[in-house]
Amino acid sequence: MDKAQQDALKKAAGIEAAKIVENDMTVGLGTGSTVRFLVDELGRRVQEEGLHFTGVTTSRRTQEQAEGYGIRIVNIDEVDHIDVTIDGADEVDKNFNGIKGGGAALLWEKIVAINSNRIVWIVDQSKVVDVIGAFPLPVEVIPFGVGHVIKKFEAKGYRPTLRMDTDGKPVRTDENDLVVDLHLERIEHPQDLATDLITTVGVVEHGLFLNMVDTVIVGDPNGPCVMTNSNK
Ligand SMILES: O=C[C@H](O)[C@H](O)[C@H](O)COP(=O)(O)O
Repeated sequence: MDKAQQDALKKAAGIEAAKIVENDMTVGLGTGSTVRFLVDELGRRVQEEGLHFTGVTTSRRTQEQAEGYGIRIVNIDEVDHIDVTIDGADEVDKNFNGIKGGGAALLWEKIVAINSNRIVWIVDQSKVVDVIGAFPLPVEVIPFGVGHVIKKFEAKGYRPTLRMDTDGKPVRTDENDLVVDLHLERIEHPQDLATDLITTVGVVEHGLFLNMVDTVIVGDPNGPCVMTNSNK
């Protein structure tokens, strides 16, 4: 699948997910290239159909895009609930375990997700996998002592790399933290790994989102299809 085909599938999933949003809802807006299509469609509905809802964003990037369309964005602490959060993902398996954070937004994404009544992911078909882990697992780490955290990950065989930007500088998250990517190839026991990562001092959050998502809308050449999680 080339990039144009993949973008078409991402766009179709984003447009489908935008139908979930109704007037007066509070909506978590994720981050990434698939979510950009979602926000474009929500912006179109706001401007052409008079849709009105309140958004809580998972990154400054998404906030800027949404506000550019006149979507009302508030801080997460200004709302008492989030009706639905729509976000992208890097991989998801049949047990609804996923990897997120390819765009370094995992921490705010997880905070918004756990405070949402419903979580919807939008992905293209290439992201639905049998076993997660081919996509490098992002881990958000505070800068102080990051070298020691990396050494601990190396000793465990996690094959860590510090994420760099195109200028050769370390990527910084919206919280000014660093991202260490773990090149694991296959994650057979995601819950054990999640526990190990979150109990490592210096780690703020990791990109394993295990059995959190309710619905996955998958962009497929035959039209978007829906995977529903009945085990949550
Ligand atoms: O940090 C970024 C997020 O977790 C994204 O939602 C994820 O990386 C998917 O992004 P994209 O839609 O660009 O593939």
